[in-house]
Amino acid sequence: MLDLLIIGAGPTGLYGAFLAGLRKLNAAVIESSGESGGQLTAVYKDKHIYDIPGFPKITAKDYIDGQMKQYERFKKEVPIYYHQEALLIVKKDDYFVVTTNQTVFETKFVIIAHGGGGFVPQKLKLDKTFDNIIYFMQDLNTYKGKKMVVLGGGDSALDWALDLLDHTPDVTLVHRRDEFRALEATVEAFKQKGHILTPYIVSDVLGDGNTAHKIVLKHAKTHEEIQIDCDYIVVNYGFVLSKSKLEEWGLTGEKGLIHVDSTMKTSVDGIYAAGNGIDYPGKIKLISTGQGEIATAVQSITNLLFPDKSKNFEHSTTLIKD
Ligand SMILES: Cc1cc2nc3c(=O)[nH]c(=O)nc-3n(C[C@H](O)[C@H](O)[C@H](O)COP(=O)(O)OP(=O)(O)OC[C@H]3O[C@@H](n4cnc5c(N)ncnc54)[C@H](O)[C@@H]3O)c2cc1C
Repeated sequence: MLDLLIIGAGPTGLYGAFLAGLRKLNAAVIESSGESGGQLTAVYKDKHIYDIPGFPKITAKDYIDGQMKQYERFKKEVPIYYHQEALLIVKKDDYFVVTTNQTVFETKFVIIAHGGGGFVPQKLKLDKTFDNIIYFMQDLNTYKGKKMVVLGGGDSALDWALDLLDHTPDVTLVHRRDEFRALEATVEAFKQKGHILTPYIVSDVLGDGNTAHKIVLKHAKTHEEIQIDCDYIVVNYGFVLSKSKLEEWGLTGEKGLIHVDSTMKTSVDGIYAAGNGIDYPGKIKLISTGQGEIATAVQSITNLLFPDKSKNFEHSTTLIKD
């Protein structure tokens, strides 16, 4: 029987794993994908983050690598099991049975750090599928010298289009309106070297087999059609939240977000939550706030498991000797 099972290995869950190790809890983490890092790994690996305390500027990948290095000290005591999606959480007498797509865990406490339950990119509506229509860019070197078409008008679309210009001169940004939601400065920076087409709507994609070669665009006002050659089409129409498991897990919340109290306890005794998937008055969705929340959750659980120990709270400077 585990003391604690953490659901999700994003920046919140990973920090929770480290703290559970530090507090000597018999804990484990389950992660539905094959990698840790949550949104930082899945959505913006190569982007710089500027608001993590102690790091004036760091890429999302380097930050998660750092978190993994910090966690590794406790990897035997607090293993991370990948490709394990939490499906059901059922309360037995004084413990929980968490059923995943692969197995079953028994645990005294649960922390949900699932980032809101998974988000999926808004898809480009087409009758056919092509392998070179992509929704995430992992390694920008893949696009060196390629003809890139980026779809979208928000900050991420413009950021990606700008980042691509460091790897290829042939970047076309297509947006259905003349106005952009992205910052004006970013749009201006892109215009210096990139090509913008507005107001255009995608009317078709032409290709052989699974590879798209041309994108057909229709002018939103004149309806005139043009075709552009492409090696990759990068779609950035934003994300939609996949169905939250909030109700299935019997938790109180709203719009898929779990309500917690000041100890990060949910409406069910023994289940705590932290990170992007929770809500309370004043909640902001940042890496740093999620990590603060899981520190509170791990400590709240430690206090319940070991009431005597909690009277003498010890810092890492005391607990780690090497
Ligand atoms: C483009 C972009 C830029 C951003 N820039 C910044 C920034 O500059 N500064 C900042 O502070 N924040 C930034 N953020 C926000 C930041 O990424 C989030 O606040 C952070 O990722 C939240 O971490 P989390 O661990 O709570 O959730 P997530 O990162 O979403 O991680 C949740 C993890 O749980 C897993 N999971 C989900 N459901 C299950 C399940 N049922 N079973 C098992 N595992 C599950 C997921 O696969 C995922 O790995 C940005 C976000 C985006 C999209």
